[in-house]
Amino acid sequence: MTTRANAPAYMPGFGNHFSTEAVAGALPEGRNSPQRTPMGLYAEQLSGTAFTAPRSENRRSWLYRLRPSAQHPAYKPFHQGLVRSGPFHEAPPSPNRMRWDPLPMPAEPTDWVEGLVTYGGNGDAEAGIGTGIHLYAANRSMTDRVFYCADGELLIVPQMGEQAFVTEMGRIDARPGEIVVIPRGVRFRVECSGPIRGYVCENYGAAFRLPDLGPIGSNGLANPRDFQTPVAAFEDVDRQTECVQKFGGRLYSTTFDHSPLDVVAWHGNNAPYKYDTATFNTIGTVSFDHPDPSIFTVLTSPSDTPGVANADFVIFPPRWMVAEDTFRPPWFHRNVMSEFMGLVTGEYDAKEGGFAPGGASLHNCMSGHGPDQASYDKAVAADLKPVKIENTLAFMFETRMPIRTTEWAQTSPTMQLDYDDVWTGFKKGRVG
Ligand SMILES: O=C(O)Cc1cc(O)ccc1O
Ligand SMILES: [Fe+2]
Repeated sequence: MTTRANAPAYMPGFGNHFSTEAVAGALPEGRNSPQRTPMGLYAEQLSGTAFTAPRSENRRSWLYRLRPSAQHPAYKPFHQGLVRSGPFHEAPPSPNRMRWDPLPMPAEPTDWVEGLVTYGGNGDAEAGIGTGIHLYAANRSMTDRVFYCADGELLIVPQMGEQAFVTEMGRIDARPGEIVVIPRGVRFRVECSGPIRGYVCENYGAAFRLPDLGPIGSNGLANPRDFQTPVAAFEDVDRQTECVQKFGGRLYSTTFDHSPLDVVAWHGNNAPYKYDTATFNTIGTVSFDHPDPSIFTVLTSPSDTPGVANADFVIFPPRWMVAEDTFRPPWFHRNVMSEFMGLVTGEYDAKEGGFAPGGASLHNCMSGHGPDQASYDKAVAADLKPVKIENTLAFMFETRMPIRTTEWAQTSPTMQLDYDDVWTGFKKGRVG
């Protein structure tokens, strides 16, 4: 549990079967759905996988709430804004490398839902394959409004400002450097006391989990104990609350006559969590050569092909660089997987300029990319003593299918139309 004053309490561990009650005695003992629940709460199962998924895959929780989730009128279409979904057909797929300046902060009062902008994605939300990639910029709390995503789990990467994710299953406070994962269907409200910004990987596929460690052994990278799931916390509020959902790519809303964040107790392994990237045990070479960035994988959503992820969440955290006789930054490469990158803070070692915190880049399947000219020249000339890369956090959503961008992303004034130029002017190699 965290010890910060006034901070929400968390339970440590990844994928645990947690039990938590905000009021003593609210959780039924010995069964999920007794004839009469304690305190007259309504028992509800929230499935994250098919009932019949193998035990190792199966995710579900039992929620005990003041009112059934079913108690609401029909959903009606909600302002779609700039939220888009797979299949992405809005703009032709582009083989070009792309980079965007930071997402501008809104001039008008804007909450998290209103501030969501889809940059692209792949696959098909209804088929349960692929990803949606969004950024958000907001400046006010969601008030009497909650949101849930029926299309996928949300991996959220705060980039600016402290942000609270007040979920059905408890409250998560997050700041840049931490990430938050909210399972499909879990309702939440985002609160802030100033401007906030961040990135979202909407995972239509299998839920994120820790990667296998192979020869690394039984410890390292993101350790299970550093994941934090909130304890149960509920609102007993009889005020009209709008519930916005994303379903089949479209936004819908309905109005509850109470806050649906009314879960008094819950148990199970389908729950939101946060993770502080500062606790990542970064592993790198202690001899030579720059290893593949898979060593920086925090979480992976597997596909049905072993070793080929539907989506990987990869970070480039502060770390020592000690490789001898090595070009230390990322090498030039053409990757069969597609790479969407963001920057939480600092500078990225493959780019000397142009890739700013809150910005983004996309290097699709097979597109040639790597260090820009300035980073290249610096790395070739460097005196290779041990160097600590500090005060930086870049990350990548890496996915098996090409990422199609939205019309907004392709036409936004934030798009850097001269991005290709970072690779012009390399001198020819000398032969003979
Ligand atoms: O393109 C990038 O900057 C991401 C990346 C980093 C790295 O160290 C190796 C390969 C790779 O795709
Ligand atoms: Fe790359």
